[in-house]
Amino acid sequence: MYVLVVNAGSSSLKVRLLGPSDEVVGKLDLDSWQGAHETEELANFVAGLERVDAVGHRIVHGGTEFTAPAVIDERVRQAIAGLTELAPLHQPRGLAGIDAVADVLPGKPAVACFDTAFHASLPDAAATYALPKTWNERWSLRRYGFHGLSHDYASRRAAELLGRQVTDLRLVTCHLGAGASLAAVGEGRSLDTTMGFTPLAGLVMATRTGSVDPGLVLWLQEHAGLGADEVGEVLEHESGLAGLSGGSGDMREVIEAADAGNPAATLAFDVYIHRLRREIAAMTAALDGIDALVFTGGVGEHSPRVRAAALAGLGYLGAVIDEGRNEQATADADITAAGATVSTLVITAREDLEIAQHTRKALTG
Ligand SMILES: Nc1ncnc2c1ncn2[C@@H]1O[C@H](COP(=O)(O)OP(=O)(O)O)[C@@H](O)[C@H]1O
Ligand SMILES: CC(=O)OP(=O)(O)O
Ligand SMILES: [Mg+2]
Repeated sequence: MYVLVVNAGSSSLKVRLLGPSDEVVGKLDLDSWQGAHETEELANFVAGLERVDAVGHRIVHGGTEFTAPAVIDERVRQAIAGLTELAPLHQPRGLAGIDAVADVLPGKPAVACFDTAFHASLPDAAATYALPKTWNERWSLRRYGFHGLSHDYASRRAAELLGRQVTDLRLVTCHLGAGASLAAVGEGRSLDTTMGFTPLAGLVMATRTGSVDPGLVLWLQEHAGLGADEVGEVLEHESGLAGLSGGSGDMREVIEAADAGNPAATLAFDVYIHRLRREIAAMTAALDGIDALVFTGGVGEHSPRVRAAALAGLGYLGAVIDEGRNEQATADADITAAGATVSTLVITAREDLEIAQHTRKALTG
């Protein structure tokens, strides 16, 4: 089965055509996805493909309904659209992808694979906000978690590289892309994660704040005279690395500016690392320890600086990396130092593989 995979992220659109043995036979990468022009590029790319048997879409929010991949029909499409206000940055792009491909390949079976599904296993204690019970129930307020396709793949791939069963491992997977989150994976299931009700929570990201004091958000509206729209816009698009450095949210540029002596960029890097290190340690508490730490996503795969800085304060956990292996790593790679009791791995994010496999399974039973 030839599966066309559409992954619409916050900073990029990644399209892959995977053949019957999961080999990549077609590829389109767009660095940004603003609207009609990119949708047209996607449509042109799809129209040029010789053979597509099925389509798999990454959909960021599955709400309480979608805890497994779903074959897309009109009802499923409507339900996905209904979750837009929970992921306003992502959900419209997922829908645009569904519609653009359906226009070119009408009637082609398509499957939605959800970022939230892997985290449906979160224990109640980890998933629940300490809000009034009635609110939690009325609006389905809970920690949903995201990047599940990546965390799920990375944890199974880590087990494979270590020659172990994933069910025997305590893993912290770090998905560090433009959006970033961690997962605590125990017995192959997600037991905790840094993102929450929306993909705004947790780590410092390219343009997102990650977690801030909710009192600060209220204060900005009650005392600084800012509207909810404006606050939302800034927390999503003008914060994180970009907001702190005063420049781009691209980690490469932040590091370059920091190395050139720019104090704002240096602080941005330091805040990013402080939060990352703290949250890695927090994930180990949900696992009662750690056997392996996994870096994936654009930053996780390609930035030895970020990995070394994050690990610098985590030696007490038993995680120590080999400097040379870290510098030279091309994923998938083991960068563990000799004698360390915790393994550290660098793994290429393969949401495309995960989606293709889910798509085949959903369509063939
Ligand atoms: N060599 C590198 N060093 C540091 N950061 C990198 C490097 N290459 C890519 N990145 C970062 O990876 C991010 C994109 O990650 P990716 O996982 O592809 O994004 P997305 O979240 O859109 O899927 C960019 O913000 C960029 O800063
Ligand atoms: C959920 C999320 O943040 O996705 P991305 O990293 O693609 O923006
Ligand atoms: Mg991504």
